[in-house]
Amino acid sequence: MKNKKVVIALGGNAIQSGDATAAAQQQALEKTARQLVDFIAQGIDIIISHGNGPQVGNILLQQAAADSVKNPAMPLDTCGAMSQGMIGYWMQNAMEKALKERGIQKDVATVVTRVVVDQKDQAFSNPTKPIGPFYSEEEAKRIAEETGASFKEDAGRGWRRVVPSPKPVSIKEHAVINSLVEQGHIVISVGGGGIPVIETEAGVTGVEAVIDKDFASEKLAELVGADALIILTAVDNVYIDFNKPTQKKLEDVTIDELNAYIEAGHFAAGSMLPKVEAAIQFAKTNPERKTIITSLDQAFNALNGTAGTVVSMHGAPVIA
Ligand SMILES: Nc1ncnc2c1ncn2[C@@H]1O[C@H](COP(=O)(O)OP(=O)(O)O)[C@@H](O)[C@H]1O
Ligand SMILES: NC(=O)OP(=O)(O)O
Repeated sequence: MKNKKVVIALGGNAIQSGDATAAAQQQALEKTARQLVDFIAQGIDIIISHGNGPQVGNILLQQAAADSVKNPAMPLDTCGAMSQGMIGYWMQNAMEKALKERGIQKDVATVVTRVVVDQKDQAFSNPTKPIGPFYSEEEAKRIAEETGASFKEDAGRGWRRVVPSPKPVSIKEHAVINSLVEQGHIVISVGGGGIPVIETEAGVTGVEAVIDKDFASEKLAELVGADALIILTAVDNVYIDFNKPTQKKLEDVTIDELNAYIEAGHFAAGSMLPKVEAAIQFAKTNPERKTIITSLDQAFNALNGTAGTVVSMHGAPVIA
């Protein structure tokens, strides 16, 4: 029987929890990799995707700090490519180590992934995607005045630079990614939502934006015909009345139920809302498919149906 195929989207806490040094991020990824190996040990083929908000923002700042004629600053799309290479490299090392610890032989590779966006996407005139470090309101307003960059308050955590975040239209490398995974390799791709590009008669051109990694991971899951999309974040479940005394976790939820909760305003824009929207989009494509939203710790239990929030068309199908 053919192996099940899942796309696993890693949230910010899988890579960085406060400390932005290379050593700390690599350590976080080693822990993440050990948990992902559980899927492989069960005979599941995985494609790993990840966010890049903190990292791409920091790379952009490093560019600005080094700006000179001899060492010119690179644009945001190129910074996105750098973040894919950096995190992919760390993840390859981490996965190889974790596989070795379990006595599993598999090759791991990162695919630099370009994601086509629509030049006319409204997002280009309304920057919403937070990147880089947090600032006080005062600092943010001062930097905005000095540089012309946009800043917004990010979910009660402080102020961050925001950039346009267009929706993914297609993924240029999806066939290559699928071919690698079908041959049994572990693939890391659409890192940071993919490098945003537009296609014209003249060829491919990068654009100044950062795509949401949950939407890009969903698009990839559709294009490679994945059985499940697993979105890993800092919480075990999606909740209604989140952080209120009446908070209730969602377990097995249908698309219609989740749409009603969206209408009722249960999910924060910029954090949980894109995840539930991506979850619905994937589950909508086929009644056999499901999206799981949960934490790294519960990821494997969620696939086996004992944890997490499982979104499906009519009720959770069995995958593992
Ligand atoms: N209704 C909700 N249910 C669960 N978590 C929610 C909800 N609304 C907002 N959140 C917050 O959204 C966070 C996930 O978004 P975010 O941190 O942006 O994702 P990522 O893990 O991809 O970096 C959760 O850790 C939680 O704090
Ligand atoms: N590109 C992206 O969605 O990154 P984060 O998940 O880190 O915000």
